[in-house]
Amino acid sequence: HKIPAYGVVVSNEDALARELANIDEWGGIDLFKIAEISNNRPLTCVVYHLCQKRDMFNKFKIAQDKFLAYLMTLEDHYRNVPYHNSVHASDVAQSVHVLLSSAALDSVFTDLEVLAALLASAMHDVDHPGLNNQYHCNNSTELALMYNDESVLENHHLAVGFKLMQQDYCGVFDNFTQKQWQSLRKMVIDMVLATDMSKHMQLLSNLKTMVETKKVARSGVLMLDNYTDRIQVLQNMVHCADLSNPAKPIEMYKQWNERVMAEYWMQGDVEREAGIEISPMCDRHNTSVEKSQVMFIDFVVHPLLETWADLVNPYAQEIMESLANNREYYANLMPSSPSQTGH
Ligand SMILES: COc1ccc(-c2ccn(C[C@@H](O)CN3CCOCC3)n2)cc1OC1CCCC1
Ligand SMILES: [Zn+2]
Repeated sequence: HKIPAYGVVVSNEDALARELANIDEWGGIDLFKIAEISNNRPLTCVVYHLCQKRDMFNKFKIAQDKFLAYLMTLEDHYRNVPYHNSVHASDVAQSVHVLLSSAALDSVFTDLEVLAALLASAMHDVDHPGLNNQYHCNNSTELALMYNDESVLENHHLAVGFKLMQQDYCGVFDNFTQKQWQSLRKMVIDMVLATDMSKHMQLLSNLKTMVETKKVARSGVLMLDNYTDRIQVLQNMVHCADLSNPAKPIEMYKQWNERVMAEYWMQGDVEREAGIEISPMCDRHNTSVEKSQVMFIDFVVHPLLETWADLVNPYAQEIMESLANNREYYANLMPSSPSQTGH
């Protein structure tokens, strides 16, 4: 049976082709529109398209129908929560694709490392329940008990993502050598575990050290000659993509913000109902949305993306400009910000 051009059967293939046209650009595609056109299969169609563009099926002799079956099953296991759903995963995958294409990283990573980064992005939040690690640990939920309070959600996403791959009708990497499979699996595990925010400061500090000591070839590309350095760059790349909403075009950033607040406030509602302490920014009756975003940018996103920009300098200036503009947008909306006319 013939595989559809973009992996998923859509009513309007031309519209999907148009939406995917700028997939190589930062903020170049609208994942919300792609979700609509693809009958809510943005992850399947974006990751399938990226793997086609990067010729992954030929490079690794991957059966396209099996890969599609895996992507569809993976996407089916994302929950219908406001933020941590498959639209976010498709956004992280496309963002990683753009970061990987930075001129400073030209031909730096092997095809297996690139495939691992795309797979890690695709599975990094699968089956996310819309309740964060803090909630699971505070309440000793089934997941927290399973993973002993250590990177609870991140471990769960990996376990689900790989279990689905083992199911016999997927067998997507049957043509991999044992060595290739073990290397791919280790890199995906290392990247997804690094998306845990409790690892953020360590990851950022490693990236800063790498920037200070970076070796650049005459061609201007980074020289990474051991697994520790290579996986550190890949981990930071996925982590940057995961936190990249504030550096995207403002109309998309605003939608991501609405979604993440809806998810945080649903968690706060659960905590309030249960009579337990409401987690930070999860109280819908007591959160300044704009101020929270300005602080998120100033204390988390800007320090990380600025260091990434130093690493691949000068190839991330557009990302930094977008972030600066968006920071001003929310700073000007903050209550009692100087720009507001006094009443
Ligand atoms: C557009 O706004 C946001 C966009 C993203 C985020 C955000 C925070 C942490 N992360 C990363 C985790 O989701 C890492 N996950 C966990 C589960 O396991 C996998 C890896 N993402 C927060 C955002 O806003 C918050 C609400 C006001 C300020 C902060
Ligand atoms: Zn994520």
